[in-house]
Amino acid sequence: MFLEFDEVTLRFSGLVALKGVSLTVNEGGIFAIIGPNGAGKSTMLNCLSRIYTPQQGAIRFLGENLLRVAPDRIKACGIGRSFQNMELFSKMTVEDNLLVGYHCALPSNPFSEAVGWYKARSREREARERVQRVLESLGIASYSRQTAGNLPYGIQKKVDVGRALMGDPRLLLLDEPAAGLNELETEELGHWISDIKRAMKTTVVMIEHDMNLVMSISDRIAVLDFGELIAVGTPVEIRQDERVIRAYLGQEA
Ligand SMILES: Nc1ncnc2c1ncn2[C@@H]1O[C@H](COP(=O)(O)OP(=O)(O)OP(=O)(O)O)[C@@H](O)[C@H]1O
Repeated sequence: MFLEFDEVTLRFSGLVALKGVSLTVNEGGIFAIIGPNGAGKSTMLNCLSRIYTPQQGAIRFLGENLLRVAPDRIKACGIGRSFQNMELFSKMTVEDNLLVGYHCALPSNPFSEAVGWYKARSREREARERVQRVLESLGIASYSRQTAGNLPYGIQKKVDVGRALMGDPRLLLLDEPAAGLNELETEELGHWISDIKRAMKTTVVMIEHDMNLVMSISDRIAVLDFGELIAVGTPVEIRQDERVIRAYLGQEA
């Protein structure tokens, strides 16, 4: 099994943010998590990236219980994450922002650190080549030497995703990637998320409020309502699900 939530419950004092959520995600697709405000979507993503620890249940990624993995080992496990409020190093170049992502993903090993100059140089070259590949795959290679903080918002979002891709993740978590983008930028975003899936063979789990985007690119969708998983299915199944229409999509109809 690629990724599995098994009866995950998380409480914040009296509030149950996730109520025994169980679901599976297959490798190779785009899996969206949707639901009204406060439904528990970010909490799910934060459990996956080990920012929060549920009180009950297990989250298995490639057979390993992630809840036993230290938060700083998540990247090394093959999970990359973008953030809704991007935390780019605004005064650094795009290239250097991605290099930071790469070095964070490398397993630290005191022996290899000590091998010295030659290894360090070849690692550096390897890292810069990877930066170029990732930037090209996102269509932003021409911004490589520019200062991140000066770039348009849509490009900064791509830089943030590029950073998450530097560790060559098998699972990429996207937190509201379309937030703050206009209609055209959102459409373009849909194309490149699909490209990432194809070209980099990365499975994508994303939280998103933009229903057009969710319905057009997702292979499967999970719907949360008040911390409860109320439906999982293909976009066609989700559109027709009575509980979903009542809880969420109905609000927009
Ligand atoms: N750190 C926290 N401490 C206390 N309560 C929290 C915390 N984080 C989230 N919550 C609460 O847990 C519930 C689920 O929140 P969560 O952010 O996961 O929802 P969401 O579906 O991502 O909402 P949105 O779409 O508005 O981002 C909400 O009632 C929220 O107020």
